[in-house]
Amino acid sequence: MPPGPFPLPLIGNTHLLPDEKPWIYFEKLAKQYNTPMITFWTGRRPTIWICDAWAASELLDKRAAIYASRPRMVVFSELGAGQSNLVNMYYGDRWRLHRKLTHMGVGLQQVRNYRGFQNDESKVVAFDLLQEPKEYVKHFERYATSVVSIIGFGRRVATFTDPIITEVIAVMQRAAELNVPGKSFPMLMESFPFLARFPNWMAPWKQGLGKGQGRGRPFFYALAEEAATNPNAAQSYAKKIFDEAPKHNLTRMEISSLSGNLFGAGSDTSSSTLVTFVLACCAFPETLAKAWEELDRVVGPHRSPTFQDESDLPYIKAFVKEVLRWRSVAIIGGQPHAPIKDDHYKGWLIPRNTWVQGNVWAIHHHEREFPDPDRFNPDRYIEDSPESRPFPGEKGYMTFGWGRRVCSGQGLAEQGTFITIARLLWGFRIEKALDGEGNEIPVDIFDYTNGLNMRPNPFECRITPRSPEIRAAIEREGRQALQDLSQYDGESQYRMSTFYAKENL
Ligand code: HEM
Repeated sequence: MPPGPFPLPLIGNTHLLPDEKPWIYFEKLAKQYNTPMITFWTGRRPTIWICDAWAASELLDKRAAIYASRPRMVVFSELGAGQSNLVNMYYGDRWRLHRKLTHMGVGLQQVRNYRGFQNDESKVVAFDLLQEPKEYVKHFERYATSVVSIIGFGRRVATFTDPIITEVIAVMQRAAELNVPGKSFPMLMESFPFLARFPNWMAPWKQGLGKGQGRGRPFFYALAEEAATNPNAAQSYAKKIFDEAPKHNLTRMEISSLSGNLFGAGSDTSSSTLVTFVLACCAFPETLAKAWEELDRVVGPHRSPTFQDESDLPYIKAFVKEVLRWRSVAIIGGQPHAPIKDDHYKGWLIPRNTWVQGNVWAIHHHEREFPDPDRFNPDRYIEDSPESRPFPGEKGYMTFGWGRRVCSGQGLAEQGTFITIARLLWGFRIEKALDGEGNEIPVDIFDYTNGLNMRPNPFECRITPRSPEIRAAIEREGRQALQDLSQYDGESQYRMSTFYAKENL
């Protein structure tokens, strides 16, 4: 197997894990061993951490048919939704079915149809930022949640105080902590899986995991059923799933996972990417002049950018790619892949069912592909620029994973990230906040959360419209968008918190 620290009996290398951000530690190990990938033992279980784009592409993309499964995951999967959720599923017919059903909702063909309301929701973000710029994180969360809620349940999320946002995002951020290797509980159960078998009442280390088969699940079933049976609700993915359910004997847990995944996979990720965008603008203001020059030339001040402008905005496209690379939200590439049979690479054995994790942090920070990697520099993605370097694949980043397990929502996320970043760059000056004496308050480009989906820790900034004409255009478009979106107005009777109390879960 690839090199790595010598494993001790029973505990393997678990004791070496840092308290936070192990992806940075694994990157260091790969450099130390001068290898594209390392083996690190969590208890008696090895994980191969791929820290190099070319190795990741060779194994996870080119040999996709082999690396198409997920390994056994005790904490994230077995104490959560288990094999009823696509994200955790072993490769096979059920996974294929779930992937197909997910594509009925967010496949590439489908997501083009969502551009209208996605664009409108992004206009509402710009409008909201005029009124409450300090609440930018909440506006992004509302936007991302509303887009997936319209797709899933035919109902928009109109305010950021809607509990669906606060509750669901909190649950998802907690879930995202559950696959970051760690030497404290609950992650220590991954090193010692027998500890997960104790009943919850005598196992405080389980921290409630495993109760109710995955927090959030019955709740999403209730939401989906409500949307599917409401004759007044717009067409929605939940309706489609309920139509399909009898044909495939879908269980309640499966229905819940299919519809809940839109929120689970699509709200925290998309909004965190936009928070990273704001951080990049504050920390690297020198990149903004080129963006404004292009937007002023192609779009002008009287309307905001549209999807049709995309091909005329190469710098903005490069800017978006750099946001996706610089601080990729799914920093360890989501859940691990597992080979369905033994494989060999550069003379190393990669045994069947091994955890294989793409270390996106290391891949996107490799000096060979991205010189001075912590500098936010869209020029890396400008064709023929001296700053650009070869990288496997067309996109130039591995933010959405690989091969057959590549993110199902990639098309939706990419188009939404493009239109929102383009609009906010066009509309606003996004700058560091000022202190009482008028001095800029520095931002820390390394101050990120520790989850498998990471985002910057809270920071202040200033967001102001670039000109009175632009302000007027944002107001006009925002009001129109709200009117057009009113067809999706609606209420849900469910709240996650009260739902659990009532159902005694
Ligand atoms: C910026 C936004 C997003 C990022 C960075 C992201 C990233 C990822 C990554 C890295 C994976 C794991 C891929 C792998 O195992 O190789 C993944 C899986 C997945 N994503 Fe996303 N995602 C985003 C948004 C979305 C959205 C909007 C949806 C759906 C509405 C979605 C649905 C899924 C699903 C269902 C999977 C599991 C696929 C499988 O295991 O077969 N994601 N995502």
